[in-house]
Amino acid sequence: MRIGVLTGGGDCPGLNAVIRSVVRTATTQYGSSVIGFRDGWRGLLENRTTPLDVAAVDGLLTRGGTTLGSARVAPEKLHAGLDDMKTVLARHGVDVLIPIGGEGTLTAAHLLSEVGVPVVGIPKTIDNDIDCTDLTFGFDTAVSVATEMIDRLHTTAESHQRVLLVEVMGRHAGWIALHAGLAAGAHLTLVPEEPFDVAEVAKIVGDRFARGDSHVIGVVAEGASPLPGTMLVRDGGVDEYGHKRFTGVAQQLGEELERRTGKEVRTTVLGHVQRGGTPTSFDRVLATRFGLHATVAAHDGKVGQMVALRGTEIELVPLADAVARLKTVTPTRLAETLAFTG
Ligand SMILES: Nc1ncnc2c1ncn2[C@@H]1O[C@H](COP(=O)(O)OP(=O)(O)OP(=O)(O)O)[C@@H](O)[C@H]1O
Ligand SMILES: O=P(O)(O)OC[C@H]1O[C@](O)(CO)[C@@H](O)[C@@H]1O
Ligand SMILES: [Mg+2]
Repeated sequence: MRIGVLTGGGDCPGLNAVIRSVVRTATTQYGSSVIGFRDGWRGLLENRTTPLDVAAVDGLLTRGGTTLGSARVAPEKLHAGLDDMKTVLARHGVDVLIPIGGEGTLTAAHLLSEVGVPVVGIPKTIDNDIDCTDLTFGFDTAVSVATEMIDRLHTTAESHQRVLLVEVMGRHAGWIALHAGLAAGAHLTLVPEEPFDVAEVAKIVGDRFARGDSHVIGVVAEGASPLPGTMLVRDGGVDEYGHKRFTGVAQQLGEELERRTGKEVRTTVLGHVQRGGTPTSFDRVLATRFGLHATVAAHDGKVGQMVALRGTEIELVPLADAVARLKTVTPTRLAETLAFTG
């Protein structure tokens, strides 16, 4: 059998570990071959490939990013290029394609599957917002990085009796904010799923100082937004791929809090440090197991599926189900922060 692999969307710690796992499983367990398409769907559209054998994936278990490269392609181009992609796959004799990516990449994978391409998807994203899987790899690494950074902010905030707002990634889902906030003892956690009331946030800050606490740490997901009519956040429009351009909600909230509370506020935007570098051991294991099980599924003819973590087992779920909705933070999970808020 011949397997094609590509990585789409934003990079994520563990992508290389998946590539290694697919190649090693395919070659050593089945005697199959693997070909990589460069820069996500673009490589498949433009027929840019790289051979992948065991030597090529040596050392990839621990390396961050993706050696295949990743790129975003406007969805219209992808829709228009479905036949071209099928031609490229046929030219290389690819029997099953394994795309590794977030909800966009997996939506495109589902499209290909619908037009008859055998596909097994692998979910990746530091945001952990893919449905039907308990976790995605990359999330644990991002939370670990964010937690370490927030730990460090506690001491400097205490020294200056300041409010320190930390903006973490999380476009549609606040999983990183929720977990890093709990892990690092944040006093306030704001997520995209529940718009915040700026007056309430100012009260939490004021009350903490009023009762003699030395500082406030607030974790703000980049996709968090104020309740309509309570505070203005600059509109950045959308980029060429239809993604909303963020304008720094934490910085703007910080300015508003200074005005309302008279306290000094500093903002730290963690940004891409959450996505770079080596994966944690948890993510290396999850990525390796995803790659292994996707390759086994490909050889078993179980296509149109996505590998998923359910409890401690890796299972297969229909791609159609996985991309039907995003997995966002539930009110119940958010309510768990209440005992630690303020
Ligand atoms: N609705 C769609 N229809 C067809 N193709 C799509 C669709 N959405 C996304 N894609 C394709 O998948 C690519 C990757 O999607 P996207 O940029 O959203 O990354 P992702 O895989 O969701 O990862 P991330 O977590 O970084 O967003 C897009 O650039 C586009 O080519
Ligand atoms: O690297 P880019 O293209 O700016 O994308 C950033 C987005 O990708 C993610 O890191 C993963 O989906 C989001 O948290 C973030 O909004
Ligand atoms: Mg996406």
